Amino acid sequence: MKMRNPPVNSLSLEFLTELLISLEKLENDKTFRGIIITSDCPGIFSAGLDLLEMYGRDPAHCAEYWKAVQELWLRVYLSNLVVIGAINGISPAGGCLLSLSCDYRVLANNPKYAIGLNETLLGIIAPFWFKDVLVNTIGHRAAERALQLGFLFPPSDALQVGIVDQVVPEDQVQSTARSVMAQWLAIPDHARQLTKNLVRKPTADRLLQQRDADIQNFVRFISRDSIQKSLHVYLEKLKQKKG
Ligand SMILES: CCCCCCCCC/C=C/C(=O)SCCNC(=O)CCNC(=O)[C@H](O)C(C)(C)COP(=O)(O)OP(=O)(O)OC[C@H]1O[C@@H](n2cnc3c(N)ncnc32)[C@H](O)[C@@H]1OP(=O)(O)O
Repeated sequence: MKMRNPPVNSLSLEFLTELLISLEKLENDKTFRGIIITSDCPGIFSAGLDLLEMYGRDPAHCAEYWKAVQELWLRVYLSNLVVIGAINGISPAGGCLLSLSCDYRVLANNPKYAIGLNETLLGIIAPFWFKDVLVNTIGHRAAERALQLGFLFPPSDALQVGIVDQVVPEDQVQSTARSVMAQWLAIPDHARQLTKNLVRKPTADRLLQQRDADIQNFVRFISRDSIQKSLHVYLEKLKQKKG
């Protein structure tokens, strides 16, 4: 699955919906047992959630958007398919969450391809389920530092902390992902799927038990003047960097 939403593969509502539909189709087609998620945007795996879906929008829109974000996460995180991330670009925040939701992550060895939950740098916070997935992956102490400081790990650090499973030369990301897939597909599906569920369900359940409250929290938080201001400053920074 090659993500293509130029220029930066930001997860807009429309793009999230497209990803969801594609995933659903693949899940329902029993000839598919696994997917490799990668990017078609040079140098960028995904810039994360689309900031324009949360900046200057009314509460109803924010609620609809957040529901789609939850939906995609649940679908990828609990997928019966083997999901491998072939991470061929930078993946901050929501891009990192998508990577973390794969069963295995292969990152291209390019110092620009940093990965992490950098929400605090934007003046916002990673929701509890983003945090849970990071804690599950790199452990409590490393997550505590990474989340508060908004670390974006370059490949060598990413491998060391365990936020990715493998770092390989850029031209070997896809072939490595394919050989990892072969290894995972050698396991009987039912045993692997039940085991995946056993490991991941408690984390997913924490959100499933309070999806509506989580949406309301998000809408309340993102609608605050101070948060809208932070987003404005961040978006301006992105623009200035360009000019
Ligand atoms: C209680 C509950 C609590 C809940 C609390 C709330 C929880 C929210 C959780 C949030 C999760 C997130 O994912 S927040 C998103 C985090 N993402 C980021 O910080 C990435 C920001 N982007 C970048 O750093 C860079 O754009 C990067 C990806 C490296 C690419 O750099 P480049 O130089 O190639 O490209 P740029 O010129 O910067 O970007 C090209 C254009 O894309 C836009 N763009 C870039 N990233 C964008 C993005 N994420 N959303 C929208 N638009 C984006 C830029 O503004 C430009 O727009 P034009 O100028 O118009 O062309």
